[in-house]
Amino acid sequence: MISNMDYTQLLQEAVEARKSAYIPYSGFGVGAALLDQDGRVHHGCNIENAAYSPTNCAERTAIHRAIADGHHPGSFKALAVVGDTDGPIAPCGVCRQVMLELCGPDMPVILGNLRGDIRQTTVRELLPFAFGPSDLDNPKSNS
Ligand SMILES: O=c1ccn([C@H]2C[C@H](O)[C@@H](CO)O2)c(=O)[nH]1
Ligand SMILES: [Zn+2]
Repeated sequence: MISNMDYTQLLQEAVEARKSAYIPYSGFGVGAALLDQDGRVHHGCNIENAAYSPTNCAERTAIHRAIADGHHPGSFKALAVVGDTDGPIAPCGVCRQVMLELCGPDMPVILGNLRGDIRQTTVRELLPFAFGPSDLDNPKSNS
């Protein structure tokens, strides 16, 4: 766990990351900041596409970027996400599934907006009754 002060700083990093959003279609920018075990922060923004479905959310950009840079799944300390929403932003279902896979159920997730509203939650709370890696532990049971 990290302190509330650190969470505020991580949200600020997400606000900074949001500035890189490529959003010609929705005009809706999102920023994410992923804290690793060394105290370093990995930025992510949403990156849209004319074909729509290839769009990458800010959360997945940050997580996949950190994994590609050599950080291990399950080693992350917290993820902050920010958008220009009325209340704290709610991550999409795809990102919740990716958070479970690569960050684990207990990682804190800090959700915010540009007005300073904050909600602290966890991956487990965002994706209850989830299908995850442990469900594939016994492949013989299906044959
Ligand atoms: O938590 C969220 C919610 C939405 N988006 C992006 C996807 C798309 O580019 C735009 C509108 O859905 O916002 C994110 O990046 N993260
Ligand atoms: Zn998403």
